[in-house]
Amino acid sequence: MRFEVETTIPTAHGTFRVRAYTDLEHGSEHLALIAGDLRGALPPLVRLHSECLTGEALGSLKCECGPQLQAAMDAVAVSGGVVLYLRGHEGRGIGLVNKLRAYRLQEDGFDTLDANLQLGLPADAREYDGAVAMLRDLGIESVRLLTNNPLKAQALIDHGITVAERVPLEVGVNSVNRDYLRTKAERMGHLLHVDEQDASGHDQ
Ligand SMILES: Nc1nc2c(ncn2[C@@H]2O[C@H](COP(=O)(O)OP(=O)(O)OP(=O)(O)O)[C@@H](O)[C@H]2O)c(=O)[nH]1
Ligand SMILES: [Zn+2]
Repeated sequence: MRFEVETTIPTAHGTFRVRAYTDLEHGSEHLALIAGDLRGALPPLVRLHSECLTGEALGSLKCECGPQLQAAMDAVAVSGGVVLYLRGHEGRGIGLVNKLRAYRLQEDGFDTLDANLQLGLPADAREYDGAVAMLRDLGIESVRLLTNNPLKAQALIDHGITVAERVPLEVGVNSVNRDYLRTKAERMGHLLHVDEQDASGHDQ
């Protein structure tokens, strides 16, 4: 992982120090969005955010990635920490076109997991060694991790990063993605309370 440049970007969520990195093995360009003090009393809030063009740029309601990114940026701006925006993670690592192929199969009734398998692709192909390298570059050895996915926490632990706390990021439930989120909870081990949120993503 090669550090390339650092600059500042003001956003609707706050002003972030932005550091760009190139993954020399895979060619992906990743960003670290940093706010506040990374060496405070508590481990920094950290979000490992997997790129999702459809959810973030297009406002797709099929997943909850857009609201999750916004909520993570809000939380990091308030409490201090880092959002790692991970390219190459699109479609849980199978890429944008394959994700759309999976969406096409989902129109025929396959769920999010079986659609990947039907394509002959892994359910989740993401790797986290690049994210770990970025955390280490930032001097972060212990995190409060914003995620509903225990496998992400485990991936950091496996790489020697301390996960001091898992902070839930349950936002963005709507009538379109409710079954998708239910599948993530029931078949992929995500810690989600789908039926306790209304369509606006708020607890009832
Ligand atoms: N293959 C595939 N990828 C999807 C689908 N829906 C969303 N994604 C991708 O899933 C990735 C996000 O993973 P999620 O499973 O939503 O969540 P997570 O990152 O594992 O867990 P959280 O930290 O709780 O958000 C993004 O890269 C999306 O592009 C789908 O139906 N099929
Ligand atoms: Zn998404």
